[in-house]
Amino acid sequence: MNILWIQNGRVIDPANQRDAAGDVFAVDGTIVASLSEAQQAAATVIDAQGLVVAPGLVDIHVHFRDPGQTHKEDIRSGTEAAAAGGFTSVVCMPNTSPVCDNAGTIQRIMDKVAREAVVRVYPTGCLTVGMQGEQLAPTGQLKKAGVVAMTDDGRCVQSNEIMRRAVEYAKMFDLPIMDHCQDASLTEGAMMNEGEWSLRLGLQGWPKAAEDIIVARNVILAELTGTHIHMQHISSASSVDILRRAIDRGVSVSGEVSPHHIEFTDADLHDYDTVFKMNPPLRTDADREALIEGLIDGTLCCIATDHAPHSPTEKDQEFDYAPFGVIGLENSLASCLTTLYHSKRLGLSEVIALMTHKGAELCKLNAGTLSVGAPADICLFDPDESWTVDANKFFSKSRNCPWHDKSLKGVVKATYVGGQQVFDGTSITI
Ligand SMILES: NC(=O)N[C@@H](CC(=O)O)C(=O)O
Ligand SMILES: [Zn+2]
Ligand SMILES: [Zn+2]
Repeated sequence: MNILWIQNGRVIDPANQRDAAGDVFAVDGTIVASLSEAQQAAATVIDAQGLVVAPGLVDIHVHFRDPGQTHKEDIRSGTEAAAAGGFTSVVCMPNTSPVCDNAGTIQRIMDKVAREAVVRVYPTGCLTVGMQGEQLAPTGQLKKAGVVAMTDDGRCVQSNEIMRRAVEYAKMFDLPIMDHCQDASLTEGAMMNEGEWSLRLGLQGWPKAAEDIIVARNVILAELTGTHIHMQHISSASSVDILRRAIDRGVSVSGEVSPHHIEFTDADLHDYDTVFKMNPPLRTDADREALIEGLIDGTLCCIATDHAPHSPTEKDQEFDYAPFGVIGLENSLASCLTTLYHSKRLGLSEVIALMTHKGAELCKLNAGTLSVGAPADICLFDPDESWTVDANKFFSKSRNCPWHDKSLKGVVKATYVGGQQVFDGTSITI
């Protein structure tokens, strides 16, 4: 029997409104309310004095590049990065090579996950065949193969008619729909947020309207079809406003925000450093502020990293040629604690909620809480310890991290999946 007894920590389990000193117990991979005397004697005891004991973090938006681009990341390195960041469940985007528009590719991912993953990995299926936005993907087969949601992330379904059908089809299979909101006609050749900085730097601008138009389109389609639509990596103040009004009217929509959009702005591109190049682009300080306000009032329901690894040789090119994307799994907890908690914008429990059960509920994952009977997925961290991010030490295969060299507060001390330690604060332990 595998028995775990985590003592003396500050237990924060937002789904159960729990925030108090206490112990957490697990037997054979499941959280239990208490241990018998015999179990106590046999337990592995962990002293969490001075640490927060939280549910393992949940990230509903990562790219592991497996299959197809495993020089950037693979299931093993991606899940090691997740474990080191305190994450125990991740939802993988379908823009692999081949893309996840067929059951075979999902099966291949699931097989590799069973062999190599150190945390739980949930795949998503494409909304359309080849992510081309033209024909619906075989949703039923994809669901049977194990996808937890449907999205064309990396691309956005441009045809409103196809999107309507995709949403209706996914609803029949009770699968969440997530959309990367980008009107492609407004972003052809676009490199960074359209504004003062794109003008100064001479880089082609990416107007916020490109996102806002699709967010508004999806609000209207959610109403028309009576189906929930989740908007990925929201970056603009006006999109937050559109979502807020829709939610106020009772429309079933939600949005996520990525840690880089609440930390950096387009001004960070001043010396053309491609590590700040991502989709959607970094916006202005007013947008950054609106995203934080959106998290505070609940308009944005969760934080998702959009961990998007790219190799140094690809990123080390002229700005126009470098691919879009940044990694974030190994510093997300610290950067969110620094931007949201240490800045006194949100409480510790609220930040944890945004990084655990909120996303888990959206994708209907059995994760994100320390409820009795839940999987014993646990993250132990020190919220106050400072460290300097060194991307060269990451478990991820990629180095495209905009936080490199930044000083952040919050250190992951241990990660447990199903009651088994997978990270001990320094090394991967399985
Ligand atoms: N976010 C990014 O800049 N890039 C992502 C694609 C995506 O999330 O849209 C990628 O796959 O590299
Ligand atoms: Zn995207
Ligand atoms: Zn993405």
